[in-house]
Amino acid sequence: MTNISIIFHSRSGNIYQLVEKAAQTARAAGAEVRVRKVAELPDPMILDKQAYQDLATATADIPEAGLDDLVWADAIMIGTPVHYGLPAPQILNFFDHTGPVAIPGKLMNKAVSAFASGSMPHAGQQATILALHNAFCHWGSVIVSNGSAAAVLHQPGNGAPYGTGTISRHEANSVTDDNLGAIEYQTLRTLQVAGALKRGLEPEPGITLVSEERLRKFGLDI
Ligand SMILES: Cc1cc2nc3c(=O)[nH]c(=O)nc-3n(C[C@H](O)[C@H](O)[C@H](O)COP(=O)(O)O)c2cc1C
Repeated sequence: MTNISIIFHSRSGNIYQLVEKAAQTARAAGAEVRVRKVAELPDPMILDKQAYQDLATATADIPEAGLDDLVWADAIMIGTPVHYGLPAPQILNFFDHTGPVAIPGKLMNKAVSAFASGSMPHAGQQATILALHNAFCHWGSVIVSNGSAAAVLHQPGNGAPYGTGTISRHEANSVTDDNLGAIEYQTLRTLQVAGALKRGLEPEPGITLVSEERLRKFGLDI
């Protein structure tokens, strides 16, 4: 069984629509799924107050993400709105607090993948996903991109190789069927790589890092 944590921030529901599709896809694929929202920050900038309120109600029962949700997972997907070409500060705040598990290597070799929603085309979806990839490198995780092979990624309005990206045009809950197809594909790819890593990292002296001798040599506890 592969464990997947889907961790997100959303204000007007677009990212949450992708999260729901990712969770549904992962469950149908037989994974154990945790959906987690990151903690809110004081005084968030809200463009659509009604949508924000509706989403708060719809996600009230979703637990806040904690470090255990990262350590538990074989696969981690992170979803965020684009804010000035960057991940939302709520997501960055969550990353800021991952040191206690990231620095001792507890996130190494996990399959990680990111997706984003922005209001306009070419307005930072790709930059936001790549910014999260920077942080994944610090975790020592294995980045899963979408690549370019799947036909659904070639549809207008899909964010293609880096990870799923949507164009909301400031409309709440406005993801398209193509966006849902892209996140479905991204979820399955992330699970596929997580499963392969999990099996492949079983101790096999001589060819993996996970041998007693090499763990000692590099001072690793993983
Ligand atoms: C402070 C702030 C900054 C934003 N900056 C960008 C931006 O740089 N590019 C963009 O396309 N959209 C930007 N947006 C719009 C959101 O990314 C967009 O509405 C997104 O679809 C919201 O996702 P959600 O519905 O999951 O909350 C910004 C929104 C806010 C509140």
